Amino acid sequence: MIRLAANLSMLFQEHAFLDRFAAAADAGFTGVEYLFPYVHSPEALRTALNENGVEQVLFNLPPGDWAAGERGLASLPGREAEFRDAVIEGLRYAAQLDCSRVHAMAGLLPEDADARTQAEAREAHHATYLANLRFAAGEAAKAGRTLLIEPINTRDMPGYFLSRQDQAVAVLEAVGANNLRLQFDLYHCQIMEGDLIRHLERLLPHIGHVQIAGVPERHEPDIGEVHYPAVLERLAALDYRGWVGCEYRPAADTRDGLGWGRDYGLQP
Ligand SMILES: O=C(O)[C@@H](O)C(=O)CO
Ligand SMILES: [Mg+2]
Repeated sequence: MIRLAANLSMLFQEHAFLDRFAAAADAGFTGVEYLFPYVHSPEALRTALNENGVEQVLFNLPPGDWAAGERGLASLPGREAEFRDAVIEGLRYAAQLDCSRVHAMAGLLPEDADARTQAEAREAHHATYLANLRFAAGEAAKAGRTLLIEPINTRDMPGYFLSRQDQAVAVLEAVGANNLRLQFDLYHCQIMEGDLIRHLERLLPHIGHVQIAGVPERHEPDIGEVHYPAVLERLAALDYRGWVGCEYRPAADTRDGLGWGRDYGLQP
């Protein structure tokens, strides 16, 4: 069975953030996710979840200075103390929101380096990433949470350290923590690698969360080059039990664009 979560950072932007929970529930979503909760108190978010009967399924750890262009801390050499604080803060919210999954964004490689310096930077980021993820997975395990890593396409996020599925699997295997899993975003995978159904089949044992969007515009799943009915049918046949996050930018009004989700319980 496909369980859809509304990504409230992208969907229902017709409403103020705390009103998006009601809009999502009204449209038939039973779960919600978003990028970052931190400008709101956990109490206000908890109330929005309770009042609307929806489950918090995912959010991201603090990513560093997002407004200044930072995209996560997990692989950044020299920022380990900040990363540890981010883990503690993220897990504090996860406890209050009863959220099973948190995503640790990897961060960006340095710009403008020559090939040799770039290779050295990559090595340093990799070592930092493994050490930080070991720490974070340990803390998440104590709190009963799953930690996720997500390959992101480098067209949307140039320089992002984690961009391919095989790189993510190598990291998961190197860290070797049961509660460290893959956030498999089919939009990013289609842009970088394609072959979505074979990727799903191969990666299933590692997957802790799935996200979808149309490609290439990141609009509704029924707009663009990916035939999502076939992909979601395969995902259900594989007996995937997790959530599918709807992480797309609606082409127009969110509710008007939900027709693609009728077969999965949504009400346009
Ligand atoms: O795919 C994405 O963009 C998100 O899932 C995310 O966490 C980082 O922006
Ligand atoms: Mg995503």
